[in-house]
Amino acid sequence: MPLRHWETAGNAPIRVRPAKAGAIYFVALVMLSFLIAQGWALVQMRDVEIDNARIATFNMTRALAQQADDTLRAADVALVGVVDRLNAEGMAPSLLAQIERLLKQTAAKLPALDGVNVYDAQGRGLITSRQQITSSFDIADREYFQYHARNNDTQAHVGTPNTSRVSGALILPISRRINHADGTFAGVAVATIEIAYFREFQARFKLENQGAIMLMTDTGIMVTRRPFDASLVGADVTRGPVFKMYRSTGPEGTAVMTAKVDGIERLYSYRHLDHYPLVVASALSMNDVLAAWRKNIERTLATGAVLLFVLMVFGLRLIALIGERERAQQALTEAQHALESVNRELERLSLQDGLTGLSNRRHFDMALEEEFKRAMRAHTPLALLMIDVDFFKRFNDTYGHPAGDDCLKQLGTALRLAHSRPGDLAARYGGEELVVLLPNTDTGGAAELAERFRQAVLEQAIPHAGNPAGFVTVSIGVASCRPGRNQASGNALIEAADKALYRAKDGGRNRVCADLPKLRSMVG
Ligand SMILES: Nc1nc2c(ncn2[C@@H]2O[C@H](COP(=O)(O)OP(=O)(O)OP(=O)(O)O)[C@@H](O)[C@H]2O)c(=O)[nH]1
Repeated sequence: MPLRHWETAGNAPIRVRPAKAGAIYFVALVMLSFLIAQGWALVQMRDVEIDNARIATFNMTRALAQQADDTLRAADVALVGVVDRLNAEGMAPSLLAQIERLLKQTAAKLPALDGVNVYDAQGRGLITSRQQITSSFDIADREYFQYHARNNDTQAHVGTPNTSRVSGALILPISRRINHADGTFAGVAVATIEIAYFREFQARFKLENQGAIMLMTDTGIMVTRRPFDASLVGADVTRGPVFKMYRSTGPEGTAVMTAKVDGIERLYSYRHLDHYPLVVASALSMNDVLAAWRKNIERTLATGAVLLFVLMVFGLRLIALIGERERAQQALTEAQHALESVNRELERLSLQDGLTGLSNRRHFDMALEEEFKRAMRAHTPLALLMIDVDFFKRFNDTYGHPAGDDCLKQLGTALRLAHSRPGDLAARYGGEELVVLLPNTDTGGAAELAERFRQAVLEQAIPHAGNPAGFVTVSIGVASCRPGRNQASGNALIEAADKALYRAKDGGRNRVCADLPKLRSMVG
């Protein structure tokens, strides 16, 4: 039965509930295991979150590229119409006026357009989709003008972004060369797209806190960027991570990189436009991508820490309980030993004669009954010595009662020394009478022991003025029997030994007498 309470040495009760503490410990352990499994799953989830972000930026980039491509294409279509007619029909003022009217109508339908202008071979303005052309309308120094003046190709050219001299808006020019009939340089038709148009479209996407969108030329010139910074329009970004990746990887790709502009680590997805020399990139910051995942990890870690703490507390409690249990068990064992020792001592005292240290009458009676039965079962002899101190009354009278007690003590010691077999039992039968019960001993053996004791008493030479021998002497009656099944007690043995003792007294004392006739009569 499990112990629940113990008393300590200081009587403070110790409440021990190891089963309850163990149960809580077990539950916490199971929860912690579950959390570890969840934590492992969360670690795997990091890659899933990044993959999802990769798909999101890929789709965003695709939409941005499509919009940019469509915007440029719409402007370019307007240019192609103008350039084809001028190439074919020359640049007569009447034709120019006609085309200008058409341009104004076309431009009105294209919200992205800042304007469409035609310049002559010197860079002077000829026609415009705007209200009117001004005298300062000269773009000979513009990069796209110089490009077309040098290169006789029929492709559209996307120039570097700049500030419009007419509207003051930030613009991206797309232009085409106009040739004379002989193929010589006749001028340039240019459509300018408001960079704000790209910014408005970029603003529609959800980028979280630190996301970014970029539009740049495939030669590494920034067109626009979200978050917008006007100083970056037209900036060289060839050393930036997106351009480098574009150069090394190809027309589209995805990678985690750190931006040169703001030092933030982002997941980038970029794409080259299908028809124009521009590159679009969109990016989500890794902080945003992994924010939810990190929150989950933190929550799991916090719960794990709490559970670990609970485990630790209950683990320590369990250890303390086990210690308490062991201490209590030890105290209990010690108390049991002490009790057993006290019981043994009490039992010894209850069976011992206080004066001589021999067994007392009670012990003798118990031993006689037991040995009698044992002898009956084993068919072995049982002998008894009945010892009486000669003239002891006179001894007391002469030397006093305390001296008589000392004398009895001495005789007790001598008697203990005289019998050597462990089964023998020497006892004080009453007054100055002593007995020795001798299992498995016949009359002859018992008489030998009796004589040895009588001699031992003589050798002690205890002075006894009232004894004719001058010293203390003893008379001993010896009897033995072989108990039969029909004899139930040892009383007959006592009587026989007592009679033999009387004969020893009658015979002159200081002698041993054996009750041989009685012995024979008791054999069953
Ligand atoms: N000192 C002392 N004396 C005891 C004790 N028990 C019995 N006696 C005395 O022993 C004496 C026994 O005397 P008796 O029975 O007359 O026998 P006796 O004087 O020994 O003479 P015999 O037996 O005939 O030799 C009595 O005086 C008892 O008082 C005891 O425990 N201590």
